[in-house]
Amino acid sequence: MESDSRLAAGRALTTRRMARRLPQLVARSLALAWRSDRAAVAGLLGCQTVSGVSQAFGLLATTGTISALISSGDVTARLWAAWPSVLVLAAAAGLRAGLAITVNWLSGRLAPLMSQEAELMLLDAALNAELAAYDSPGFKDSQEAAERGAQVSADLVQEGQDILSALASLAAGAAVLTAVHPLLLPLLVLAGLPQGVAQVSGARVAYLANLETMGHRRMLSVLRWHMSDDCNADQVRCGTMASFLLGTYRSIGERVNASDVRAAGRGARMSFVGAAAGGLASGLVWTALVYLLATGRLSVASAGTAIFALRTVNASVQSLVYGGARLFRTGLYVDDWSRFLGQAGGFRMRRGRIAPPDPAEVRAEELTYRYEGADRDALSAVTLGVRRGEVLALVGENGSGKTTLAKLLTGLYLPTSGRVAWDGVETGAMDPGAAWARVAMVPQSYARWPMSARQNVTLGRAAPGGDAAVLAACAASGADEVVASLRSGLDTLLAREWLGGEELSGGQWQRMAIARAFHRPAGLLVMDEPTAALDARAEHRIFTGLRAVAADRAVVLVTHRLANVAVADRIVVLERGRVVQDGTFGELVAAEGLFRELWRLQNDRGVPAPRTGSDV
Ligand SMILES: Nc1ncnc2c1ncn2[C@@H]1O[C@H](COP(=O)(O)OP(=O)(O)OP(=O)(O)O)[C@@H](O)[C@H]1O
Repeated sequence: MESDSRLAAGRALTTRRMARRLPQLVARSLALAWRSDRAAVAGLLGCQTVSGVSQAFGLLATTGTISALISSGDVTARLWAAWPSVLVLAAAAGLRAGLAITVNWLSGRLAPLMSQEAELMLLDAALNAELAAYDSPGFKDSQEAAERGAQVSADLVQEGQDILSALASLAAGAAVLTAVHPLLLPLLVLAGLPQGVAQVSGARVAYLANLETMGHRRMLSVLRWHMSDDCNADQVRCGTMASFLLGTYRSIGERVNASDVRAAGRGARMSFVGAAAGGLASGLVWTALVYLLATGRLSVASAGTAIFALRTVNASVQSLVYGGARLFRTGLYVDDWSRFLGQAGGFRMRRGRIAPPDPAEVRAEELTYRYEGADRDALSAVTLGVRRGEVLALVGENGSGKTTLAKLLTGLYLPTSGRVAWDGVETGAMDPGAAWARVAMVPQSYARWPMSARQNVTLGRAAPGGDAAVLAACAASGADEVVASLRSGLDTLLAREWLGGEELSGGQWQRMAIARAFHRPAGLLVMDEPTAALDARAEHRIFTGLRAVAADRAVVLVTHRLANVAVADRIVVLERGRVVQDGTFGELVAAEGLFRELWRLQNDRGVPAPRTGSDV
């Protein structure tokens, strides 16, 4: 849906509108270049100016040389008259060659810096988008388009250089040509126009084709990852999925290719028409020149000069046409990048500035949440609270809204209606970074950072206590045994793809993830299925230690293993996004309702009780 609207927006971006936006984009790119390397930008602009001036001198010197050579008189005298112009010509050519090398060097230095800066700005924008952005299909498309824009942003350096140097040549040639005959220049510029229009239209067609197939391209990249990453390698083999996956990849690839081929065909037809019209117009220019010469309106010397100037102007008009079309195409992509920076795909975080302390109480009141594009609420009118020193357990069947609620309590999502407040301050009014510094979380799928064991616990945040605090958190989660078994202890890299790196088992990774949360000095601790991969001993250690962990924190625990929720002070039972029961473990087991039903099912495996000796 969202990508359709992006496509509509792309189609609405007519050549004229884009031409109006180009100056803005060039200014933004210049600002990006300036940010990346000021010295290189100043050097490039200086070189282009000097190069343009030297080109004009060179052309004037050409005129001087021709005039001297074709004038009447003795050959030696004509050669003597021509040599100062030849000298200027040679000096101008030498200077321009030197400048071209300098421009190449400076561009080569600037381009990678610009790409890197553009990518960093893009990542910053993505990191500052609301988490809800990732639930919106349009966000990924915008982000991908912006990534492409960031990649090509460095091309603007070369394209800008080409345009500047073409403009400088054009100005020099135009001055000489106009001096020869005022009719020739407008005729020549007119001759370049059809090709210009054709090139720009072709660039737009290619851009729209890319926009159209963006979703397919992303699917290809996701499939590529699933087929080649080692996470799925066993399932791909065991599930004998290779031919199915390759077939799917091929058929999506064919759709993308078909669209590209159609766009290339349309672009080629446009270029053909443009070139034919341009050829006709050029013929007109040369006819005009012959006519002027034949009717004596132009001397032979002037005609010679005009031919040189015509070739220069013609070449610069061609360069302007092609360079302009390339700049236009790059501009379309860079425009995607630029738009994403401004609004992070429409999801830039715009919250308040309150930096909250560790919350004494987190409360949800009449809280309702609906995911982007969903046709029903994931949570409806939920009211509950959790205080420091308390463990609140959220229980319910799959899809009942437990994870969503946990994310709302931490401020990762903002309510669709109702409120979540920490000590009376709504999550939307808080500075998100400051609020999340007060949150420790063990999510259902936790990150396996390709970093050292120490960094996997500290997450790059130096907390007081140094390694002693890291080891204490590991001891509380059972990760101490993991660290002790590693080749270099806390220094071990937890990624076997790199030399010296080691891999952990699923449960060992989960222990590290819990240590991460325990280590963080945060007032709100959320644990979403924290022991799903743990063995019985490790799980026992976590839950028997949880009360000590909760002494100075508010703890929200999400789990399906109901025996574990006995540790909680209060249990809230959710069903289809609504709170249906609320109480202590003892109260809920004793009462009729969903909790008791789930408890009974969890303890019933349909296995007959073992027969005792008295039965025999
Ligand atoms: N990113 C999302 N976009 C759209 N709908 C979502 C998204 N995440 C969850 N939902 C929907 O919201 C509802 C609640 O999901 P949630 O993950 O909160 O359930 P849960 O109780 O944690 O489930 P489980 O026990 O399986 O972990 C479900 O109907 C689910 O389909």
